[in-house]
Amino acid sequence: MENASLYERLGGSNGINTLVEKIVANHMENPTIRARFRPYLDTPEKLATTKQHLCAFLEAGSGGNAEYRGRSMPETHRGMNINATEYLAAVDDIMAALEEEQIDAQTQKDVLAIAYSLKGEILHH
Ligand code: HEM
Repeated sequence: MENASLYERLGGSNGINTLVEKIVANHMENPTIRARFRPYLDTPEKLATTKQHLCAFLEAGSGGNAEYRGRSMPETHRGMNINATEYLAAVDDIMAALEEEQIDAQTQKDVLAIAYSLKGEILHH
């Protein structure tokens, strides 16, 4: 696995789909951020589109072929004024999903580094 792309190490398209389902399910239960996400349960089509965008974002960003058609990170999170505690809570949900899917430790670190690198694009917009 040492030379495998991050996309491959995340289990390709199927693996990433599973991860996104788990990450979103974790957000819905996470007391720090669930109020931001639960309203989308009332609009399942919108939620499905957001999940598709999340999958494509992860695929495109990890070396897969998907084309991301969602908005930029600052544009998506504009007006939410997300704080550092909420950001950490979201990253915790991502790491918990990786752990649950038994993604190896190096790959977990790689994802954490990418998530951290996006912080400035997501916080306080
Ligand atoms: C590593 C951190 C994060 C990444 C990579 C990320 C990525 C994304 C992506 C790709 C979308 C879909 C955009 C679209 O459909 O155009 C999205 C939507 C969203 N994100 Fe984030 N996000 C992160 C952190 C957060 C945090 C910390 C919160 C709030 C606590 C948050 C709240 C939301 C909400 C509410 C939406 C749906 C927006 C809407 O379409 O109405 N995100 N995010």
